[in-house]
Amino acid sequence: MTSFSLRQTYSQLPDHFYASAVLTPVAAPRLIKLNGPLAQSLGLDVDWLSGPDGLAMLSGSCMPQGVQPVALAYAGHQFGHFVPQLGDGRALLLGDVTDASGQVREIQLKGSGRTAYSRRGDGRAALGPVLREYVVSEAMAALGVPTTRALAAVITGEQVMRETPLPGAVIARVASSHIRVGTFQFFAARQDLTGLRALADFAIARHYPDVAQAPAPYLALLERVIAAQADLVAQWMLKGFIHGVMNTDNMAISGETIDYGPCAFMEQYDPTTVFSFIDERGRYAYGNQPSMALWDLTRLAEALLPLLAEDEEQAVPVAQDALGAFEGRFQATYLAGFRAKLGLKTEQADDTDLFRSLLETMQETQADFTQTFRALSSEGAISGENVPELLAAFGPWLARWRQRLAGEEEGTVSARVAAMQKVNPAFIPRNHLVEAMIRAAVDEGDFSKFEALLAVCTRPYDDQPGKEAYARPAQPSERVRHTFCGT
Ligand SMILES: Nc1ncnc2c1ncn2[C@@H]1O[C@H](COP(=O)(O)OP(=O)(O)OP(=O)(O)O)[C@@H](O)[C@H]1O
Ligand SMILES: [Mg+2]
Repeated sequence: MTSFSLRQTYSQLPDHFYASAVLTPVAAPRLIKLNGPLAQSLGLDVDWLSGPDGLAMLSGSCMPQGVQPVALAYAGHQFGHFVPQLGDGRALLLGDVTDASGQVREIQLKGSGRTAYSRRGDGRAALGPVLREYVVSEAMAALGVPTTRALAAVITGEQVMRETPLPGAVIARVASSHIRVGTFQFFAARQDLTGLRALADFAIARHYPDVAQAPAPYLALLERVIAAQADLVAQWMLKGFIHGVMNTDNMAISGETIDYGPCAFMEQYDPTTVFSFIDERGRYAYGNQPSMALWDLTRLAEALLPLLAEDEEQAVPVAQDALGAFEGRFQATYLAGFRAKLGLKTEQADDTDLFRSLLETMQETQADFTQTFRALSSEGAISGENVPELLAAFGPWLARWRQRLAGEEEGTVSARVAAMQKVNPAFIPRNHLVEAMIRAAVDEGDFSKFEALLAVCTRPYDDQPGKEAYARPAQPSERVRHTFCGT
């Protein structure tokens, strides 16, 4: 038998940072999917992982020697309200490895049973949300957006009770760490300065090692997280992604997207779009994401205050200064990304107006966000000959855009098409397809839709002849929010 072991770097932190796991074996675990290429890039033994011992580990039932899982303590603001004690109530950090590129990557199970932080929860996850997290996080990775990755999905053979009984499942995911804004809030709320400093040192060493040498490393840490999150949210906005639950316990210090709960991609362009019934008031709507990210980062800055200066009076303006950089950083990344989406290589004073005018036209005509940009990335749209029908309503705007393109240095239409198609996906995991995939798996035990959707969405920038149905927006009757979700 091949042996399997992982480091457990996080447990070198003091005891109160985590709780050791008590395992709860499941009845009849079955592997739904193992991400072979990801496993290989982590140096993991694919054969062992897909065998009985691997399955026992991936379902949280039994750990091989050398794997000592822990649940992490954290706190967090949920929908604006502070909860001082959250933590991994249904997640277990198995350990970490160094991947082929030299980056430390942690492996965590979600849905593997109760922990010291479960509160009233059952520690479990339903199959639907596990499949959603698998497909959407892998699609995000393929789109080039920083994210946790999906390593494996396992069905437990047990039911979990939600609104109705649902099949239970566990996802194994990979992240460069699972430290959240809420992890810092946990120690700040307890005025545990030693813990706070140890966590900050750990986060610096793991994610931003170069700032250890900065004159003010903790300020530099805050600045780097602010920049990473500004860039991340700009990427979400450029791809039409709605996270759905941007609480401080769902914002990773690494700048990776984490917690694919009520997430979805926007179809018709409308900044007020939300998908989740838990967010009726639209706090985390598409268009609110930049300001909600800044809100969460402000909570991080508050938590870090004791590390920024001798006393709070001195620390507050320092933190405010750092937070002040968010807007400029977000705008710079967003506008650069928007230029790339429109095939523009140069900057011009009225670019922002050009972009706003496109978005307004999209909103007025209820255009599909992804399809519009993909259509703009075609020969016909760029040259003005054989313009895709989808762009019929964009006449005056198209003329303005083409004039702007003409003013740029020479470049062939085909080079522009190629460059634009590398940033404007043809395929994103549309919510109606995700919902249909979940229904097939849950109602009929049919995972073929899961496999098919995953295959298409992990090649988002390629034209895939025969897969046109996956690029089609929902019909009005198919426009569902998260109807079939559990958690
Ligand atoms: N079924 C459950 N049993 C126990 N705790 C739960 C359960 N569902 C959620 N929680 C806990 O409630 C808090 C908020 O949950 P949230 O939905 O943001 O996170 P999550 O989806 O469980 O996981 P993550 O953020 O790690 O992706 C977390 O502390 C989480 O561990
Ligand atoms: Mg969460």
